Amino acid sequence: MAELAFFSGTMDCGKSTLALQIQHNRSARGLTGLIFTRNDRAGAGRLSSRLGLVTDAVEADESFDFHAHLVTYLTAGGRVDYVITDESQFLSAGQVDQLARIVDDLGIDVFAFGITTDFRTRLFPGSQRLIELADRVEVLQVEALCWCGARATHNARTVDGRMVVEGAQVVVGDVGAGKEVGYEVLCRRHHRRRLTAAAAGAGPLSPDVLPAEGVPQSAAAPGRQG
Ligand SMILES: Nc1ncnc2c1ncn2[C@@H]1O[C@H](COP(=O)(O)OP(=O)(O)O)[C@@H](O)[C@H]1O
Ligand SMILES: Cc1cn([C@H]2C[C@H](O)[C@@H](COP(=O)(O)O)O2)c(=O)[nH]c1=O
Repeated sequence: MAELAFFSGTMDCGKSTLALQIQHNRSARGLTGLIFTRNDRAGAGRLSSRLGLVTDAVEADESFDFHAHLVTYLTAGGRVDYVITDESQFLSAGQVDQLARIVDDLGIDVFAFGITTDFRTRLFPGSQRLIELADRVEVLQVEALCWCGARATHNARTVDGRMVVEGAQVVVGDVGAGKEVGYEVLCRRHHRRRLTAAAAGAGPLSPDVLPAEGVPQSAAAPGRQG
């Protein structure tokens, strides 16, 4: 039976990479998929991963109707075995309803990828509706890490290097970007305290010098407790 699956997590946890892997494995077996995205960092009509892979995709803007697009495509004789949507957090609730109709009425698998919450820890509209409707919600296995070493569960936005909790919900950007607006993944504790790596003065997780003899470990690796 066809299903609506939502692969969710923080930024930089490998969602787009997994989307491209699913696409690769299925197309290698002769299956045909349609790929959609919105506001990918690589530009309109692109689905890109930080591992360097990129593929063409249909840019699904606010007015895009997924179900109507599929019906038109199939009616014209096209074949579709599965659908992939990346950056699904940006979709409207109505567009996610259209994805559910593709599964239920057309019998086509839909694999949706997106971040769960925004920089204020609030659900994005598309993610909220996907959690409400998906047959399966999967958290990715490769965990992104906070600077303290804990699993990163939240996305922080920085403006000129400082973490902010106010602003527009949608600002396309990247982690580790030395730009005006950037993002950093944090554990909840450090998100609540607005403690980014820079604010905490954190160095690498694994110190590359051995602690001096007689210096306790806690003193040799400061800044890990936050
Ligand atoms: N140079 C690298 N070598 C190995 N893995 C990398 C490298 N750069 C990024 N990655 C992996 O890619 C992941 C980000 O993948 P991506 O699909 O772009 O994430 P998402 O779509 O969730 O934002 C990182 O968490 C890391 O596991
Ligand atoms: C937290 C947060 C993120 N965004 C943007 C930033 C990126 O362009 C995408 C996420 O892409 P990724 O492939 O998952 O890294 O979302 C945003 O607009 N608002 C936010 O609050």
